Amino acid sequence: MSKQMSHLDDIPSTPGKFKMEKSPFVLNRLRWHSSLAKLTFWSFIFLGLILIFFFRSPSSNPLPQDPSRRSLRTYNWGGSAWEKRVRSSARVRSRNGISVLVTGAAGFVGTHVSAALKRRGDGVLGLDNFNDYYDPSLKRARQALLERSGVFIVEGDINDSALLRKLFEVVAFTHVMHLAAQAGVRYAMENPSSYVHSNIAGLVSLLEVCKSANPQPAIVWASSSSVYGLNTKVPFSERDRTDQPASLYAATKKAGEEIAHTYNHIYGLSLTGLRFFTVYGPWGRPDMAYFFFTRDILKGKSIPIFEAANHGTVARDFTYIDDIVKGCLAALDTAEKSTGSGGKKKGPAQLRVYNLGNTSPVPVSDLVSILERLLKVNAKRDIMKLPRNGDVQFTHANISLAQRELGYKPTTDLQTGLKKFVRWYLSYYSGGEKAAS
Ligand SMILES: O=C(O)[C@H]1O[C@H](OP(=O)(O)OP(=O)(O)OC[C@H]2O[C@@H](n3ccc(=O)[nH]c3=O)[C@H](O)[C@@H]2O)[C@H](O)[C@@H](O)[C@@H]1O
Repeated sequence: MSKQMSHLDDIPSTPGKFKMEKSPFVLNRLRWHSSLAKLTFWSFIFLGLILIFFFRSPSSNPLPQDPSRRSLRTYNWGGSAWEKRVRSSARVRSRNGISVLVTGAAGFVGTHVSAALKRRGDGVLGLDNFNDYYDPSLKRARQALLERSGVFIVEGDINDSALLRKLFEVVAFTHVMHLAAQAGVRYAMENPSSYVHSNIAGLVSLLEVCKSANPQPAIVWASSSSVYGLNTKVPFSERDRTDQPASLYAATKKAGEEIAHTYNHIYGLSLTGLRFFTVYGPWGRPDMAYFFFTRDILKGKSIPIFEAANHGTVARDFTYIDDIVKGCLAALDTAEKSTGSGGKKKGPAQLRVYNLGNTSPVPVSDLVSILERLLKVNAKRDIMKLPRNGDVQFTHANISLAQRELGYKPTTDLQTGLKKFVRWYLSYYSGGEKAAS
């Protein structure tokens, strides 16, 4: 027993006991160990604090907090099979056909324009980042639709210059139909940086690659009726002032028009901006009022209908998708060649802006009445004051310039267009479950 105890005594149980019994050398070594432990402990605490600070800082870790970055995820592109698909999709199959890169091809307008170009034998290659601004399954369904008609959509972001350069290396596009953008007026207050990312940085990234391409393509791109902002002179003409945007969305589209001017001026890029007026129709955008009104009326949910001060009417020049597609194709067909191929501007290039509207504004409350009749369901109307979030009270396009120069002539009224939309909506969401998303 005592032997055991002495043996146990050799093994320090507490530092106090150890101090009493061991030599000064051992004592010092132990002190040193103890301070090392303290030092290690405090270093860890310090490092931990630095890491916490680092990860909480918005500028150093934008990924989790900044939804505009969701499109910066990496995409797989490249390889010979991929290049073959790119080439085959962009191959022109009709005499005098054009070869078009359509950005935002899985979007609402992008899908319709791509399909129409393909139908007439043009070469079409799509590009889309499939972000989740709205239900990506709708974008995938549009992609499947285009795939069936032979249009390949490359998955990637317009901010990816290496990808854009690669596409121009593989195909000598004659035209670019640039429809990729962060759309929506009200969402700009929630996620301002996604507008800057797509509508400004993305546009510049695309124009930089186009300017260096040889031959340079002609570019047609989507501006917006929202650039008229607080302008009160109606109908809106291209000559009217556009320096009072009411939303950041509008400001980025207006900035796009000025950027287009610069690239036209310096590099001889042929550029045409189309100011779309509230485009609607089958395969539309679920964030737009006519779309989610339909969904919520069917669900029996109340819908917020905006009105201006003193019960003033809020109205839009709703424009049917097929009319917009005709305008886009006419803009492509009348676009002149860029003049800066080979890196040197050889003369002035075409710079155009057109309104593509319907020329007959309809109050939002009438839109709801039409939907009620088509859906055979009464809406629960929740009339509320137009919020101060970027919406303007009305839009109304003067389209005489587009009529004269593009032969643009809209033919679908809201009643007819919504009928087609509702038919599509009911068949697309016939399972019911998709409508909830
Ligand atoms: O013309 C354009 O340039 C723009 O058209 C639409 O913008 P907006 O006209 O605001 O379209 P919706 O969001 O569908 O709104 C249509 C109308 O419904 C009204 N509204 C919207 C939402 C709501 O909850 N209640 C409501 O009454 C709006 O004030 C507006 O008058 C698109 O969303 C933009 O991307 C596009 O650029």
